Amino acid sequence: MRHAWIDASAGVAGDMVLAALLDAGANADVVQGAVDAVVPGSVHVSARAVTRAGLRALRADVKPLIDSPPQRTWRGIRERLITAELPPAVRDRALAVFTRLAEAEATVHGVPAGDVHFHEVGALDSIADVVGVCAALDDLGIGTVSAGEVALGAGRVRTAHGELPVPAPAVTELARDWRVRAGGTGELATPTGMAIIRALAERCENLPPMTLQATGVGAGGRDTPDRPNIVRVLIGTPQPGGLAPGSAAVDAVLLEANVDDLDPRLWPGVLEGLLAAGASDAWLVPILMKKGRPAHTLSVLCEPGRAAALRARIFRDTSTLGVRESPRAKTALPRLFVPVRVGDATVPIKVGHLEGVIVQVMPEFADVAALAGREGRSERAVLQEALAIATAAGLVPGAPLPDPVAPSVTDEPPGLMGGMSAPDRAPRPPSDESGGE
Ligand SMILES: O=C([S-])c1cc(C(=O)S)c[n+]([C@@H]2O[C@H](COP(=O)(O)O)[C@@H](O)[C@H]2O)c1
Ligand code: NI
Repeated sequence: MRHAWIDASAGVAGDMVLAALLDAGANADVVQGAVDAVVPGSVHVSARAVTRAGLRALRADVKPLIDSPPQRTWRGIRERLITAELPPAVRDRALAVFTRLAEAEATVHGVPAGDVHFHEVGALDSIADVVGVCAALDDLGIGTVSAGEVALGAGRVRTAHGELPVPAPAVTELARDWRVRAGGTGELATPTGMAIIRALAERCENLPPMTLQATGVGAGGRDTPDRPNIVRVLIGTPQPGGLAPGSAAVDAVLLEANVDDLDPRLWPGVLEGLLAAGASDAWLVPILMKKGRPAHTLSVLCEPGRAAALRARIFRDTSTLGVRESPRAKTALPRLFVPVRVGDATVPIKVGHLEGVIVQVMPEFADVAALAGREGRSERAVLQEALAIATAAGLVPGAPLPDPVAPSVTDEPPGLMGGMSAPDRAPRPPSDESGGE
């Protein structure tokens, strides 16, 4: 599947994103067909070439064919989306965008989300823009979306409900936790445009590394001489660019909380519990907090799918009132575990490698500690001995990788090895622990 990155640095509106996707090659008939499936015979979508500050762009024209949309409440539009004959991915994405929009409007106007009324003309426009964008993404084979910083604008805007400040209230509600700036005067981001970004883009990021395959330029209504009023969409296949070849970019989430009032004796158990619950890593950094209070920053790195459970655990196990969350790109070296004999026991050596060459060599510390305990030796001495044996076996940085298909070589940390009886065994940490993350 391909990735689409949305450049909203000059602002964003639903019709601008739709035009950009049509310009990037989305089939206009597919878009019209999807819109017709939701509001039959009600809107005609077309596109024409225009210039914006001297740049060629496509402008989407969304022309209502009826006076009043059949459904204007979120409840009604939701029902139509659910019952319309749409590809599941198009339906899911459209529902996600409208849910965001309805929730933002509900918050701003203080009404239940189901009762939110999309204003008279805007409802048909919004349906065409949102369903059109989702159908175009599907047609272009877009699996993932991200977007950069969004220009919101400044000043005031006239609406059916009178004059509103810019950014409009629904836009500021939708833009929470996203990188934004004013970027100029006038309404540069509309609620529908911002909802499309927030519901469909997985993260806010600068242009990610990709092999670029298509670019689309969508025009806004006004032509401003000093700033092209456009949204661009860049489409390509994602690449772990900037990362060493052979290593894998892993999407990760960093959860953080500053805590100044937890009994310090609880921290070791908190960290252990988070690791046992699936964190890739968890650590504490001493800080001096507001009001000069000594405190700690708790940091928990995890796969995105584990963030919700770990966030809940942080709230349960610590005294924090808030958890920050940010997406992170993580580069993980591929690794193998090679067993070496140390006395009567076997210790797995973790070998990080890149393009067939060894980069990191480290005995698994839990096995070292268990062996040291069993033999009454210092952990330091066993660690040095295991490393010396690994070195003698050719496991040194810069050396070629041992045969990864040898039966004893695994790519998962093996269970504790080598003649240790069960009671001797130290508890195995949830992931291989040395080297972090
Ligand atoms: O009419 C209402 S209630 C209204 C509310 C808001 C809020 O931010 S709340 C914004 N607007 C303006 O409507 C147009 C159309 O927006 P689309 O997202 O449908 O393109 C835009 O100018 C909004 O600022 C209206
Ligand atoms: Ni509103």
